[in-house]
Amino acid sequence: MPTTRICKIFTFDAAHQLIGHSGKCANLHGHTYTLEVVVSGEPIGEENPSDEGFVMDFAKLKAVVKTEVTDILDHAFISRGNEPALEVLRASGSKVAVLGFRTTAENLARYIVYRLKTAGLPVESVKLWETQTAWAQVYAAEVPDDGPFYQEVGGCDSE
Ligand SMILES: Nc1nc2c(c(=O)[nH]1)N=C([C@H](O)[C@H](O)COP(=O)(O)OP(=O)(O)OP(=O)(O)O)CN2
Ligand SMILES: [Zn+2]
Repeated sequence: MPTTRICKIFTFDAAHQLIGHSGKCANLHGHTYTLEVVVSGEPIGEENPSDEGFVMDFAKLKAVVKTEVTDILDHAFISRGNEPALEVLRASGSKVAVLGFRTTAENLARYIVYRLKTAGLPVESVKLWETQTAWAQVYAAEVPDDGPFYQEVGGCDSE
């Protein structure tokens, strides 16, 4: 049976701020992110009549993404940890996800694929749409087992 890829698409809303960015993304703003999760494998055979012909039940895929990604990021302020608004939001009981890295589409895609891979999902890649015209894609095989590298210092965040 040939390797087959399946994909399920999710959306979540989050706010962020790219401290130090030279453009408009230095402002606190939000996105409705679209997340495409691609899982690959061989379709299951007759030994499992419930899942026969599935690479993976879409419902199971959805449950993992909910636990590992959307429950954490949806309607949260996704934070590197250095934003002035962080403490005010925390103090007011607003949902925050302090991620420790600059919340670019690239870094978020790496974070998401690593979490899904670590949770045991046979994820091949994720594509994260930050806007309707901009996305970042990361392949799980290219993320080290000990975790992805994020740009912790330098670039536009240098202060
Ligand atoms: N390589 C990256 N560039 C930018 C990122 C990023 O994560 N990676 N992020 C931003 C901003 O957060 C924001 O996404 C603005 O992006 P942009 O595509 O410029 O948004 P627009 O609303 O202007 O999109 P249009 O579809 O062109 O109107 C900036 N850059
Ligand atoms: Zn943004």
